[in-house]
Amino acid sequence: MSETADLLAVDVGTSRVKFGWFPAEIACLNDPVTSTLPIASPQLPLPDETFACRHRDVPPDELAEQIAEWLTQLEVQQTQVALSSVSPEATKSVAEILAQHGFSSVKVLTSGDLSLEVQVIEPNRVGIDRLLSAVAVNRVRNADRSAIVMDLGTAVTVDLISHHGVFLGGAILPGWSLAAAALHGGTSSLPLLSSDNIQLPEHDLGKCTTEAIAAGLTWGLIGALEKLIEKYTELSEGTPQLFLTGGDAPMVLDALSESTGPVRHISHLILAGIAIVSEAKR
Ligand SMILES: Nc1ncnc2c1ncn2[C@@H]1O[C@H](COP(=O)(O)OP(=O)(O)OP(=O)(O)O)[C@@H](O)[C@H]1O
Ligand SMILES: CC(C)(CO)[C@@H](O)C(=O)NCCC(=O)O
Ligand SMILES: [K+]
Repeated sequence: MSETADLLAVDVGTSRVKFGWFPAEIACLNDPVTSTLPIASPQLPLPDETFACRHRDVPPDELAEQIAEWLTQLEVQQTQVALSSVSPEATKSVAEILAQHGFSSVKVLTSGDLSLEVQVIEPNRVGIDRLLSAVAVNRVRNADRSAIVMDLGTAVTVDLISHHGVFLGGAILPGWSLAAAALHGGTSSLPLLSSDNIQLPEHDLGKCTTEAIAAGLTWGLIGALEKLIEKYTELSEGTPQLFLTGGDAPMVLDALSESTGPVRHISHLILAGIAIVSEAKR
């Protein structure tokens, strides 16, 4: 482990912005306790502190206030900031808020900053969140196994990483809340369901409108994930390791693992990816 500097990682998603605080790690190369242990694969860097808040459809003042409150209690200043974004409008607001708090040099990550081979038609068009998750998964997957990374955010992405660590592409579909909003907005009488407090639908066979929507959305999402896992497993040598992240991950984790086998849930996969990419410079 080499010496690092403090890092504030910022992941600007479609609906929410997530912050991760990674304090410096001090090298302890000659630690008498650990030096006798076999060499373990490097760990995923995980943030000491995190904060997430909605930015989509939130007035700038309100967003600034929420972020300011967290930054203030964090009591750090002028540290290195690395930001990834799939939302250019929100990036501008977040960068302004950071600047007001003394974080004036914000490194906005692009695919060129990542050491990841990307085999798709236009690598520069792939969402940086998908690529950062792949970078993080490359740190923790078995070296001889491929991986499938599922990110359940506003949009859901399911991506295949080869056993050589190459990003091979994947699938994009509407997330649970986006699909719920589409049903409400695109019909005359369907209510808007919120994913708050929903685990699995109470009744698979909906006996009222909300139960029917909950069953359709949740099992529809789990079914889509199962099918994509099946397809991508056919395209892989051996059985891929499964990784799950994103706001809606807890909702599907148990049901998915039951049908597909072990699924590793990692909450802050994109923030971890940002920390890995920043490591060389920390
Ligand atoms: N405060 C919250 N805590 C946990 N989950 C939430 C919260 N707010 C929303 N969610 C759920 O998280 C989902 C969004 O996930 P996530 O935060 O990963 O996505 P996002 O911020 O929109 O970013 P992206 O879609 O770009 O990954 C929503 O569908 C919603 O159900
Ligand atoms: C698919 C989302 C919205 C998921 O956050 C994001 O990764 C994105 O905007 N991607 C750009 C298109 C692509 O990845 O091919
Ligand atoms: K995402």
